Amino acid sequence: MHGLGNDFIVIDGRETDPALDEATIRHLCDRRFGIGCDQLVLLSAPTLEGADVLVRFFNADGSESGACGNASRCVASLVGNNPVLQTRAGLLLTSQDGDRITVNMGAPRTGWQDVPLSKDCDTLHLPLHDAAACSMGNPHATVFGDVSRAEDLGPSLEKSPLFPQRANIGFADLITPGHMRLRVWERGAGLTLACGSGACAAVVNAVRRGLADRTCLVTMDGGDLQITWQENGDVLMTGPATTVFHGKLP
Ligand SMILES: N[C@@H](CCC[C@H](N)C(=O)O)C(=O)O
Repeated sequence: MHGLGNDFIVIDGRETDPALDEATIRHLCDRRFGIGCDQLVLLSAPTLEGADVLVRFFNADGSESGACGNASRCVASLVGNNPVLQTRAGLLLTSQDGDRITVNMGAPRTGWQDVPLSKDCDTLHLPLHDAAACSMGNPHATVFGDVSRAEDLGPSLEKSPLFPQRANIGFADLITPGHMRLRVWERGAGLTLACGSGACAAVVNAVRRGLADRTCLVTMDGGDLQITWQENGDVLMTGPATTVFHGKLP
């Protein structure tokens, strides 16, 4: 499946519960020696009351992430009936209107320990390209002013000692307060065509900086997401989800 070209292998293990080790995940995600994707998503039977499916997200390098916005929309589309997703970032509510799927990604966390950063810093102005940082269940930093720097700065910023768990690095340009251009260098996957949690983080960081409206259209290389940071603190992300093919793994 994919969400705006951010592509996934979604394994429905709700009945089979396959044991996937890190090497197997890396192999399946490999674009030349495996199937190929940015993230592998594993579905299992939920363990919390109120949840319909347990969802785990793994990057192409085998590392696990607490959140993935584009994959959450894909899982909602695959499971159907507006499922409640159990993730490491909490229970996520979903809804569907035609081919548009909305995921309530929960509230961002903006303390330096929440991101997390390795030392006490103002998360609105990091001593690293003046980026702003927050957690959307996974660590994000947004650099404002030049989307063309993603390939060149992304790899070193992802692994900066300021981010003890590494970080996803967004590069954002505000076209108007209601419209942002964004490219994201993702932790564990590199430059992707779109990043849902990155779009949420970039809007949150832009609103905190006084640069954007609370509802903002985010245009990424793979297409657009509508992001709304509600007054109650939750962030809603709306966009498409596409199934490319179904298959069976031996
Ligand atoms: N593509 C995702 C984010 C995937 C996880 C990320 N690379 C991380 O390690 O936190 C999205 O759409 O949010």
